[in-house]
Amino acid sequence: MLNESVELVPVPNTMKIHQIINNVDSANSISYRCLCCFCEKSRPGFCDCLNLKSADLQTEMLNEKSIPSKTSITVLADIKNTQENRSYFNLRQYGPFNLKQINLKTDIARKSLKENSHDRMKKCSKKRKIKDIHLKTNKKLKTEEESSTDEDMTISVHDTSDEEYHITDDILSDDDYLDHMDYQLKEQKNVTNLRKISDTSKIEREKIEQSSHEDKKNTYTSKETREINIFSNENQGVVKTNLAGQSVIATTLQDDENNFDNANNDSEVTSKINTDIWRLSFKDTVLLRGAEGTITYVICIIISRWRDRIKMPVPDRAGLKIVHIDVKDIRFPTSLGGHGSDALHTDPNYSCAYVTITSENGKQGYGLTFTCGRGTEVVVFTVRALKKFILGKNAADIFADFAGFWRAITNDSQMRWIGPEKGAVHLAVAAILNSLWDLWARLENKPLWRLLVDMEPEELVSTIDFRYITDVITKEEAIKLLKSKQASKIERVKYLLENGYPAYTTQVGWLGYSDELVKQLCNKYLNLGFTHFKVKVGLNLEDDYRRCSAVRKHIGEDKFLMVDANQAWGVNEAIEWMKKLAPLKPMWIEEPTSPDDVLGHAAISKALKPYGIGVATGEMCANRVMFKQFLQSGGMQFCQIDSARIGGINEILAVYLMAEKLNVKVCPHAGGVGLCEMVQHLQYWDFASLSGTMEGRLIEYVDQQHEHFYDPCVVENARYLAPKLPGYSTQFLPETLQKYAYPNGSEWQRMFKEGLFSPPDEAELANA
Ligand SMILES: C[C@H](O)[C@@H](O)[C@@H](O)[C@H](O)C(=O)O
Repeated sequence: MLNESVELVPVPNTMKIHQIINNVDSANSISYRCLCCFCEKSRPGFCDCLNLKSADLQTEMLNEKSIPSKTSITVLADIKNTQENRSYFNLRQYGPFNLKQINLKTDIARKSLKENSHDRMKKCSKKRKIKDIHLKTNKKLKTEEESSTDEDMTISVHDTSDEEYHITDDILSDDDYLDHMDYQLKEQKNVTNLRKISDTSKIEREKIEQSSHEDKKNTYTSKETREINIFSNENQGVVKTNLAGQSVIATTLQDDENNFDNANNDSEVTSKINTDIWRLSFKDTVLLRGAEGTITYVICIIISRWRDRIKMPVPDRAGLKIVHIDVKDIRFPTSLGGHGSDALHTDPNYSCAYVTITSENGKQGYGLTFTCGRGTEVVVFTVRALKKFILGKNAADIFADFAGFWRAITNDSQMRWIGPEKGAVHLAVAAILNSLWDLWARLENKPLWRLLVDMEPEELVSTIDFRYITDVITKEEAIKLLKSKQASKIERVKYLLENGYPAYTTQVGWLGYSDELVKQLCNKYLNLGFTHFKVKVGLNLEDDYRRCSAVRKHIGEDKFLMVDANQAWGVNEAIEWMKKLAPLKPMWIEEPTSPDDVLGHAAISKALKPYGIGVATGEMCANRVMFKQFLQSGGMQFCQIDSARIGGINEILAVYLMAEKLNVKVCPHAGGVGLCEMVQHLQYWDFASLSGTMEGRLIEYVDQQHEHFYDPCVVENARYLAPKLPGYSTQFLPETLQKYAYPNGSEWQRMFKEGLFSPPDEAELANA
């Protein structure tokens, strides 16, 4: 009697073994190199396809004695799955042996997958080149009589990048799963006809409802139940496995294989098929003892079902429960020197709400949101109010469903009244989200931009909540945009590492600076290699003209001048004012009017277009919906996302994607505390993964507060150099916290004492 081992591994398209080129026996394994084709012909057996590729297979045996001879290996033709572009690879082995491990190694180019894939398949995040699939069971598989009933199995999949993925529960714990699980496998001879038809689920579930209490308890503890029907030459069976992975039971079908209605009840079936009940650690694996006289191992691994519900490459959950959130009010006395001053923010003290999250195993993530001094305490309070959404959650779970988490923290039924998605509450969300992304990148040991770049388009997009923006961009379109740049991504990463990313300076023209200082700074930044210079305007036209003329004179005609009014004007006033400054050839006017006036910006853009002046805005744009309107209406020609105002990277990615689709350049806002540190990561990602170009794009640079960070941005020769340390570059040095925590930091205490600042008020003292 033959003992058979069949490994069934879905591959993206039909793969047929044409020929075993060679096989190599070692002490306890046999490797095969086979020639396979991937043609579309669905009939089983060989074809005349000339496009053969090689695949490596390896079978490991537990004990030497049982190694079958070379001739006893037969590789069966494969059968194409007609329902979805998925097919199966069958390896049958004859001869008694104890199965320890089966490895399937294939290095199949998944070209055909790309070309032919079914829509659903397209949604799958991991169209991986599968290299290894390991199935391990501690159990020495024995004869039928000796078999035991509870064994754990583990399955891991390696792709060609040598990443390892474990097939785990979470990819299955989704309603979509059943809908997408249809597959069918037929094999000509003895063993199998393996089928899963989701339509039968309902019927089967009803049967389950009717079956005995004990059966229900043992077998169908979770509400989602999957059935895998197995037909052997002598018996037909149904294997049911619940999603909690507790048990699998085999039953037979006596009738026509398609007639699931006629499935017998469990007890009849079990006696007929002699099946065991297995405990499975992974639900998409069924190990079934088959018909009498044979031992049939059916292992079904649903790799192509990495699915809609993305199997995010998230870190292991162990120890990642978030057990602590700390938030601090950090302020720097920048107003003393007029640094950062503009038409409306005349005396900013560059500040931030600084969040530190700590997980059970002591890992930390740091995030912040930029503020201008007073009011930081409000954001700090708001972070505290949002703690409940994150404390006690496992960070890995958050990353695995980041969009879901984002929706939860931004849309609490009560909290949303003080937003929604705007103001202090959204600033607080940004600080928390930034700390989570920082933690994730640290756990992956990558700078954040690399974490983003390395994500598959589906994974990246899965972090975004597309509510309210699908009229401009859908998830599918976003994936398509990213995919169109996938192939050349690595070259651009290399370019970034070698060349950095261009920067412009705002340092030369703060409104509070004297003409002399402006002149000195122009020289300084020219010597540092800068070609783009931004000057603050908006208080007095005459002054603006004088200062901008001076800057134009210092930098020369071949360099670029930008002006920034920080919302100083009404719409018509903005147009008139800018017409007066037009002879100085500013490249853009930034924030000419209220940050909420979408149509006003569109009118200004239209009026200034003939003068070659674009409109830039975004640093105070509240959320992706406002950005959507600015982008749609022609209200911004330069999109200035801010890394700490809208809801973290999740929402920022949505803005980048919309801007890309609507062909608007993103030049991020920076300068405020930690903003340069963060936006460099975003713009790096954009160049590598999305826009693929630097044309007309620049990152703002202001040389302030960098010395307080553990991983400060580095700008050399007017280019941001690639951040290299793990994380989002948002961690402060301990000394900074000790000095600038407001109001009790040593520097603040000193300044209060010296009368440089008035002491904190009641609200600010609440943070003390
Ligand atoms: C108050 C701040 O310094 C702002 O003036 C600043 O962020 C500015 O808008 C900029 O674009 O850098």
